Amino acid sequence: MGETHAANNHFDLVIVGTGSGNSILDERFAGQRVAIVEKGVFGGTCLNVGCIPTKMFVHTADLAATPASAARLGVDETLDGVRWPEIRDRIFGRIDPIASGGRDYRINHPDNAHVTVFEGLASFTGHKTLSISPNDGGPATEITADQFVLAAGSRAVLPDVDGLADVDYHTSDTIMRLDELPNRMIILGSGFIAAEFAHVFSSFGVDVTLIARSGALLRGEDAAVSERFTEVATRRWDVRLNRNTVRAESDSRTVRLHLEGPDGPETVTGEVLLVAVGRTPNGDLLDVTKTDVSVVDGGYVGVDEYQRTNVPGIWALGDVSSPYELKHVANHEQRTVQHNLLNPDDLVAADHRFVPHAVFTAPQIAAVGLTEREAVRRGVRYVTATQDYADIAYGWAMEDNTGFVKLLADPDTGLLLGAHVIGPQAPTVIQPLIQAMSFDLDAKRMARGQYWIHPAMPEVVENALLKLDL
Ligand SMILES: Cc1cc2nc3c(=O)[nH]c(=O)nc-3n(C[C@H](O)[C@H](O)[C@H](O)COP(=O)(O)OP(=O)(O)OC[C@H]3O[C@@H](n4cnc5c(N)ncnc54)[C@H](O)[C@@H]3O)c2cc1C
Ligand SMILES: NC(=O)c1ccc[n+]([C@@H]2O[C@H](COP(=O)([O-])OP(=O)(O)OC[C@H]3O[C@@H](n4cnc5c(N)ncnc54)[C@H](O)[C@@H]3O)[C@@H](O)[C@H]2O)c1
Repeated sequence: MGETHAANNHFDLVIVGTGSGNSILDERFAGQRVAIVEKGVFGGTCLNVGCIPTKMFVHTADLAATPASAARLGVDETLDGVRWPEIRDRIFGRIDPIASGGRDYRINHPDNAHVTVFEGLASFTGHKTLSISPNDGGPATEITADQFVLAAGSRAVLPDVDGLADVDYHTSDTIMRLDELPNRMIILGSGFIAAEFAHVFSSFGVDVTLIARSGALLRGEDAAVSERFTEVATRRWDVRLNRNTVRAESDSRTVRLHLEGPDGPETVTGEVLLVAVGRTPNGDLLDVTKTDVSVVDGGYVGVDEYQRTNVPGIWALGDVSSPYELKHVANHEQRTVQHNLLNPDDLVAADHRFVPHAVFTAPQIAAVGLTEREAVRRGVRYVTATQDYADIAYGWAMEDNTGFVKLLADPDTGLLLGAHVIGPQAPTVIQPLIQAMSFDLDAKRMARGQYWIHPAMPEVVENALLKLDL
């Protein structure tokens, strides 16, 4: 039976963080004395406040947004209403029991007789020595171990804006649990989280004002995608580009942000403010330098290709050490660490060659590999081709007029260097391109070495491949 207090404070293995870290343990670790430490809700970011609830809201938002686009196709629909409390409670009614079930399994199930769960904030106090301050406020416990896995994730950052700390702001951790939908929402930021929540809340009828520091949204994407998304977003939301946020203030009903922009000072108001300006790794909360673990640029715990830190026996994975900050990367690194813990004489390296990502906004966006900007910066030889959804049969069916697939390929080998998709089902449409890159399938063979179902959406990929001058 899992215990909440250890009799002996030395462990074979200590895992900090129950996001991807929790998935390391399986029956192969039964012979080891293991501790797992969690300061928050069991299951981590993706399950509780990240990928999973956001995409459940996004799917619901896609349905709510249908009437707005159906009229173009001759179908007149109206949105009768959005039952926010019901949507919120349906989503968290599925998620919260998974988190509590996971906790209960680790603490109480006989499978975990060798596992001690510590619920508290872990921080290193010395070499391979971890102090845990319990969430219930009791005295700290000090533990040591032969091996540690740092899987402590990341947290939302707050920008340095005068007055912001005194304003009732939300981050992605709290915005999905609002009591009621506001009439107006300000979103500060222009990355993944801003783009996804702007789609969710505007589809539910909230007037969204989006504030970006630079001249484009989703600036990390290929410039063609970022520009197209910015155009579409500007038609849908009140998008303020090139704005510096100088001060925040609020009264009991509204939040005001004072901005400086190309036309001078201006003020935006809303009942709710969502701050989404990036995340920072949690290595500082863990005080990793006290155990001699090195931290690299951006505050990430430094790891090698085997997910080893510079200290023998201390491993790291996921957002605490990975600038990708993506769940599929955290999962892959978790599998790598799991293998390496179990097979110290046969280590495997993590594969970060072709890490894809998707932004579940509207239109959807997905990408893998080099942007054109990166190809130029690196001096890589490339050819590029773009295929609009509008010019394939399924694009006609949808009357899509904003989506496209853009590819970059190596003119010498024909191998793909990058793929960028904006448009319906982009995260699904891109998958064969990720597969081709991962398995060294060149663009010509990919295009003509298989059937493409007609007239399905992936024909947009087939046509983009055929357009490459190879
Ligand atoms: C709103 C949002 C949407 C997202 N959507 C997607 C998506 O669609 N697709 C995608 O791929 N990625 C998405 N992500 C990113 C994804 O959630 C993260 O990359 C992933 O969850 C990281 O997993 P992890 O195991 O590294 O960390 P986490 O899951 O964050 O786990 C770390 C755990 O460690 C605990 N912890 C931290 N410090 C300590 C300490 N000192 N002591 C004890 N415990 C500690 C934390 O409480 C936490 O539970 C999203 C993120 C957010 C915020
Ligand atoms: N679909 C997904 O996979 C998904 C969804 C959500 C989040 N995530 C992960 O979570 C991470 C964090 O998301 P995010 O949207 O917070 O970060 P982000 O890095 O995607 O975007 C942050 C944005 O905030 C802007 N910014 C920074 N400081 C600012 C300031 N002072 N004022 C105004 N704007 C400022 C940046 O220019 C940038 O555009 C992402 O990088 C991503 O890895 C992934």
